[in-house]
Amino acid sequence: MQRPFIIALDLDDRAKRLSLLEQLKGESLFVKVGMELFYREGRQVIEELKNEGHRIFLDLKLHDIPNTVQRSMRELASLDIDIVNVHAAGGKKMMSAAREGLEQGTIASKKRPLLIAVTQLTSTDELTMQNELLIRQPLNEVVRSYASFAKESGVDGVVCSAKEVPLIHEVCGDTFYTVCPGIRRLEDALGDQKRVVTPGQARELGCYGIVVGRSITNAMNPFEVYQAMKQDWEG
Ligand SMILES: O=C(O)c1cc(=O)[nH]c(=O)n1[C@@H]1O[C@H](COP(=O)(O)O)[C@@H](O)[C@H]1O
Repeated sequence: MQRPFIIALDLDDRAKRLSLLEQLKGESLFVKVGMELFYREGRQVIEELKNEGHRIFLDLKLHDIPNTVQRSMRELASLDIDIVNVHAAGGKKMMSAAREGLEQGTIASKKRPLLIAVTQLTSTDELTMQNELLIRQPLNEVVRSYASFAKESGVDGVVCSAKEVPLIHEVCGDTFYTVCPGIRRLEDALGDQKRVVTPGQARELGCYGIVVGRSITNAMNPFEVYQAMKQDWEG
């Protein structure tokens, strides 16, 4: 199984994005289009990236009432994307509605994008969860429960920290997708990320895919860092 190494294209203008992709030219990439890029460049950026042959994770983290999420997913399904996500905190009805909307919007000749649900953001630690989100259960318990609610709702997998992958596999099985941001080399700044591992640790923990942003986008030589992290990921 080719396990994706996903590059988060979190760059603050079009020229920087084009320059990064130019430096990675010739690589068959899996890229993540997040809110920053989608809000700036819209549907057109998806077409551009697809025309260049890249696979796409559209990361808009939908979280709204079930009806709105269903109708929005129906719209997103008309884009040529490979993965899309919601917040598991929206609850089971919302997650089922997301899946329904995706199915309604996917045209018959196309494959439905994978739907994954964010359990707890990798920028959240247990203290923040308890003191600011007022969630009293231990973080691992919350992640485990949200993952199983996601599975019960027809979602294909979760976004989580690699640290939680073994316990998610325990409750949801090994084929439930786990896509993991919060990836750093030992020498990288953590920034706002709290639950962090290296690409090699993510592999050992059994992640399906990893998401890497600033380690590459802020690097002096993004190609070199991409190659090194990918090698660590692939083992
Ligand atoms: O859904 C996501 O992609 C996501 C979920 C999560 O829990 N944590 C998280 O960092 N992300 C995204 O993954 C990327 C991580 O970027 P870096 O921290 O720069 O590597 C960002 O685009 C985040 O929006």
